[in-house]
Amino acid sequence: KNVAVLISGSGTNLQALIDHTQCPGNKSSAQIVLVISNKANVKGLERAHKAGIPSLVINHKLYKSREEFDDAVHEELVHANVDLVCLAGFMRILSGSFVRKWTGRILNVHPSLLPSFKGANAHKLVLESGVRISGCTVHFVAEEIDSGAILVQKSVPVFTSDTEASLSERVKRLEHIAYPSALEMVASDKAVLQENGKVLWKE
Ligand SMILES: Nc1nc2ccc(CNc3ccc(C(=O)NCCCC(=O)O)cc3)cc2c(=O)[nH]1
Ligand SMILES: N[C@@H]1O[C@H](COP(=O)(O)O)[C@@H](O)[C@H]1O
Repeated sequence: KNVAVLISGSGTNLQALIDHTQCPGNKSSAQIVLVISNKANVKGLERAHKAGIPSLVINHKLYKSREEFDDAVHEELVHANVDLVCLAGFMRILSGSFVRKWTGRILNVHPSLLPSFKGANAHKLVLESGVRISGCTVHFVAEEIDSGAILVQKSVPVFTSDTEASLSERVKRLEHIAYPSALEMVASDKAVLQENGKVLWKE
């Protein structure tokens, strides 16, 4: 399956997906054919370049509306014959019309154990809540933010000394294991999103 990874920043999850899909020993069902960033000069673009993967910057500020930005992204995905989209630190909300076109073919990694702590500041919410366990979730993207069907979750302890930085570092290490694993499940059709919004687990 041809995969596009959408980023907005450092791209450590992109790097994990690159390492997994480009490792000959893994015989991955997925091949990253395109990286799209909505921000220029981010580390993720260097990672793509070093891996020999074509990349694009589509600056959302150049578009009159969210839908027009999303249309530009969609056109590039179609042009590159993309089958699956992975959001990896992509910080733009996608319009309903875009998500509907990619339902069942678009994944995201969120740095909490969904459905708890949705939104853009999960680690902050986790620390404020006083929970003792956190983690990450890889899920299908649905129109409702951070609410799509769950594919993989991994947990970590939350220490009383934790800051957002220390917690995000601990969680990210597991994101880098969870995301390649989830991508493989979907790319090899072991996990399929059903019409009812639930995952059908084959094998
Ligand atoms: N429709 C849909 N689209 C998404 C886009 C990105 C992410 C990644 N996680 C994200 C979750 C939240 C945000 C957020 O609130 N950003 C601040 C507002 C930025 C903006 O105005 O765009 C961004 C990404 C998940 C989703 C999703 O679950 N559903
Ligand atoms: N979606 C969240 O944004 C961060 C992206 O980090 P990176 O992959 O750009 O390093 C990760 O923590 C991920 O959970």
